[in-house]
Amino acid sequence: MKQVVYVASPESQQIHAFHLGEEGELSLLQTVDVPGQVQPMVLHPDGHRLYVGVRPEFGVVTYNIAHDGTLQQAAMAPLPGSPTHVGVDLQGRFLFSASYSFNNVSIHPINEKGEALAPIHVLEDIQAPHSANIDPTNQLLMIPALKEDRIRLFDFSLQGEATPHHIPALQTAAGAGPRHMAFHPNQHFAYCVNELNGSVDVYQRDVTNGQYRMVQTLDIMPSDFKETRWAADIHITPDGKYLYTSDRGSSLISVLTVSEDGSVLTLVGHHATQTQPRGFNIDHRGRFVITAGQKSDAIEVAKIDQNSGALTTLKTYPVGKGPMWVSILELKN
Ligand SMILES: O=C1O[C@H](COP(=O)(O)O)[C@@H](O)[C@H](O)[C@H]1O
Repeated sequence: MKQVVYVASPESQQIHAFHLGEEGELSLLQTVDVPGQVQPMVLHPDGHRLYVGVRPEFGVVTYNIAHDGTLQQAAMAPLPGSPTHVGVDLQGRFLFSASYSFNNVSIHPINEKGEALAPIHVLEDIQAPHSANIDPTNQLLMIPALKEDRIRLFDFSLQGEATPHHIPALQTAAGAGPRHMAFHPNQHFAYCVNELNGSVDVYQRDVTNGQYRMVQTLDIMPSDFKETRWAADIHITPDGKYLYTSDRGSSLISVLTVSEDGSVLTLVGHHATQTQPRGFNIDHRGRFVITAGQKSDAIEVAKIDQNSGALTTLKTYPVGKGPMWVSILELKN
């Protein structure tokens, strides 16, 4: 399996693309100059396009991905706010862009050439939406609204319309600050990392009616941690065995094991990583965690111990300035 790692560095307006080798080694494939400060990125499910949000002229840029993983700019469409997070529905027909500062989430059609177009709907008055996540049914849009302490829920139609779900939101603890989400591969559990209180909430999906309910809240920081909590990202391994979160102030990755059914998380350790790990990701085989240090201008490849989930640093690589997003593609050919 060949994989390509893309790293977005807004301060130098660059994307670095690396081939990921069998032993976790990276070799630089391409450095792309982006027309703007590039922040969030998302891959199309077919693996042929990469979408990135840029500033200060708010836009989403579509890149075509060649057979070797290199990028070529194909299109650019406007956004109604600064892009904080971008997502794509599971059929690859619509792109979502959440804007923390503009309190909105826009929905963009993706045309037959795979290009993200101007928005057809904008959901307004969502206080500090930090991400927009389509659930595994592809029918529910889950939007962690950091300043509302709840995850707003919208029914998502095949036409790309989002209407308030009959249960409008999932409430978190006061001051939690819900931020990013991950889904268990069994499709029955969703996990949300809370930026401000450094916790993860576990939500179980009732298969009979599709409703989510919180079943666990777990502190992700070391028991003696007294500093300000500033959690950022969350990812689960493809086999659903291990879950990782990052905290920026401490520059730690938390290592959690996941019970076989996905319902119970257990904190098993911490890994010291690059300074201010705002974004990281896991490769498609579940063997490596690749973390961007927003303040170190470097990424780290760490190996996952398959028996415990523990991380061991393999090597660090320089990238652009202020790296904050990591996306990993499995090349199909
Ligand atoms: O995580 C955070 O994100 C928000 C929004 O980020 P932006 O890149 O869309 O401006 C940021 O304002 C906040 O300070 C930070 O903790």
